[in-house]
Amino acid sequence: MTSEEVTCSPVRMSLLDKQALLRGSVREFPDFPSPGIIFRDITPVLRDPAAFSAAIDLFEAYLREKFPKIDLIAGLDSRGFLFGPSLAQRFGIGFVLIRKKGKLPGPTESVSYSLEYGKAEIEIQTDAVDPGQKVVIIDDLLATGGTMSAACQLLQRRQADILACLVLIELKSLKGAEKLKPHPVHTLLEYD
Ligand SMILES: O=P(O)(O)OC[C@H]1O[C@H](OP(=O)(O)OP(=O)(O)O)[C@H](O)[C@@H]1O
Ligand SMILES: Nc1ncnc2[nH]cnc12
Repeated sequence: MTSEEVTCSPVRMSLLDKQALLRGSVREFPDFPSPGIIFRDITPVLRDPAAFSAAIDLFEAYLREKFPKIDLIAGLDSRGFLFGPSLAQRFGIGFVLIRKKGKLPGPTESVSYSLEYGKAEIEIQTDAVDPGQKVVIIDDLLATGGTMSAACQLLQRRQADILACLVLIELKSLKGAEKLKPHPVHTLLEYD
């Protein structure tokens, strides 16, 4: 097997084939949820087990190559929850939730932020992450970077060591990755 291949998927496909499969599974909806926004819909990825496995395989391949040790995967509400637990299982590690405000019980810490189409506030339970833990953050999509940047702030307040920010989709023209520096962003599919 070459380094271009990974073993986890039932079918042996190159990483490029997996990326192509994934790209073919993302739909676009112009003017949703408001005029001028092209909504990138990942629901077909979830409907197709091969596409879903391809996404998890691609994230896993990146993390295995870059990081010898990861303690936790943190997922962003709500679509980060769809991919994070499967990825965490591949590494035998835990998954923690970063949720929209008002959804988590017990002591929490929160940060507000701006979205491509609105404003929001996210929070984490204060005991979700221990100081020094090596955390990877995951979401479906990076647009302005407001959500991911707020998640980084939350995790930094809990003194986590943020290894990387993972997204299926990056909307390059919105320059979200610049907002996240110096944290590395790993993206499976880029769009303008
Ligand atoms: O980079 P940003 O400009 O912050 O935008 C990206 C965020 O926006 C979307 O979530 P949304 O807030 O729409 O919530 P949802 O996942 O609950 O639909 C998306 O899933 C990301 O979390
Ligand atoms: N264009 C977009 N498509 C899907 N989810 C998004 N979240 C923020 N912008 C988005």
